[in-house]
Amino acid sequence: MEKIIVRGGRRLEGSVKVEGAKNAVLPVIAASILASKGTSTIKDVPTLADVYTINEVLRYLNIGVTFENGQIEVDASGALKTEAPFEYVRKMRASFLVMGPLLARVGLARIALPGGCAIGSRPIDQHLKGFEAMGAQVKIGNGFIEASIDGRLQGAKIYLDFPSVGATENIIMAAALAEGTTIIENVAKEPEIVCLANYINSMGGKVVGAGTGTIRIEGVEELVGAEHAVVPDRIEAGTYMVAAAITEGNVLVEGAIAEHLRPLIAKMEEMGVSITDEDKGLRVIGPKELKPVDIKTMPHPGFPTDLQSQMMALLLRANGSSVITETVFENRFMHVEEFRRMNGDIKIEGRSAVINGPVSLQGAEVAATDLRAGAALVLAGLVADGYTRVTELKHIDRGYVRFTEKLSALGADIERVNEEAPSVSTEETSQASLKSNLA
Ligand SMILES: CC(=O)N[C@H]1[C@@H](OP(=O)(O)OP(=O)(O)OC[C@H]2O[C@@H](n3ccc(=O)[nH]c3=O)[C@H](O)[C@@H]2O)O[C@H](CO)[C@@H](O)[C@@H]1O
Ligand SMILES: C=C(OP(=O)(O)O)C(=O)O
Repeated sequence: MEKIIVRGGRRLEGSVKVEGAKNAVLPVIAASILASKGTSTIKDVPTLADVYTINEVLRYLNIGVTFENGQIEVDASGALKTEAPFEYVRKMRASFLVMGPLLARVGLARIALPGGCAIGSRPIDQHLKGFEAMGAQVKIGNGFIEASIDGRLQGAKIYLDFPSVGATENIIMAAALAEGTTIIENVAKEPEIVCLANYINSMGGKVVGAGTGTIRIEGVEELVGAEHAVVPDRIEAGTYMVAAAITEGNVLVEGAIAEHLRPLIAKMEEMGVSITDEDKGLRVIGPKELKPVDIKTMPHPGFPTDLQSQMMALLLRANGSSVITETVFENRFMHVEEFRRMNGDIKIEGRSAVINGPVSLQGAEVAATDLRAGAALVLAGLVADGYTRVTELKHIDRGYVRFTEKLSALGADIERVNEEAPSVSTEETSQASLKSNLA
């Protein structure tokens, strides 16, 4: 079984480079389906399992895709297939993002129902409401969702019940080739939405208002492949910022954009972490003592749910009690049980977790329950006494490029191994004393 083994106690120093954002590149690749002419070149693409999965979905749809040296070339000019089977959608929910572009281009899309996952039930009703408002007929049966329309989708006024990231993206893509104007209200304002809108506009689309609460799309008859660079990954950046802070380190997170990370910066500064905006990125210096803070996850520009578990690791080291309230997903506290194995003192009360710090974290065998939880367990391992072994790495591979290599280059004692035998002896665990190593 593959594991990440991390021995706590090293202060992280140096610089680490942020990749292109997973959550931006997936909708951008899906949007490349919209171009019936020319090829698209997508740059700064991270080498992630999810990127390979969406590329496979496109190839299944009869689209030419090559991926080399961080660059994807897409040729979607041929006749497209219209179905994305369960084997792809099961691996990655974002496969559902091909529905909007397929429906807009071909008038038909049949995608396997995404279903629930570890962090919550994740319905897609808001995506479907948007397609229906544009005139599509939506049918659900035999594990598939089929959306169809005779002729072109029609521009419409759509109000989202919740600013869903995926629904905003799917509806923008569908509206890009619709007849007339679509106005979507109460949309997601994430930087990844802006990235998608910029790409569609460079293909000849007319999307305005991305990054605000209302987006207006004038549908065009045709889009043409274009070149586009993906925005840096604010969640990966945030993960390394927490790594620096938790180890009392001094790390330059190259490529991190302060504007995209305001909610994290604000909370980390409240905790006593020093963060400076330098030419190349954000420098993070961890203090000797961290103050407790309360956090509530919210749609952007609120605190991102994708950084909630990493901050929980940091709050375990804070001097006092903190409360994290998760409002975006109903079941995103799976990592709490794993932190408890590491001596974490956390109580769950409904949608809130009360974190009582500071605790002396102890190395243990733990399992990643989702990709961010996996990263958070590694972060906790960086300051735990002894060896932490993190399993279920398939989750981490969905969101982090060369995670162990990057942390190791910053000075972490970390490796990825294929280990069969059960391990972690008490002797081994006591080898590393956090205090002596950080002294
Ligand atoms: C590939 C990608 O970009 N993934 C991100 C995206 O996921 P995703 O796009 O799936 O997240 P959404 O913003 O859609 O979901 C947020 C909440 O809205 C609910 N909802 C969503 C759609 C819908 O039709 N009905 C509905 O009720 C979901 O169940 C969830 O509780 O945004 C999330 C919230 O920032 C992030 O955690 C994910 O990392
Ligand atoms: C939940 C996440 O991704 P996805 O929506 O792809 O599951 C994430 O990136 O933390």
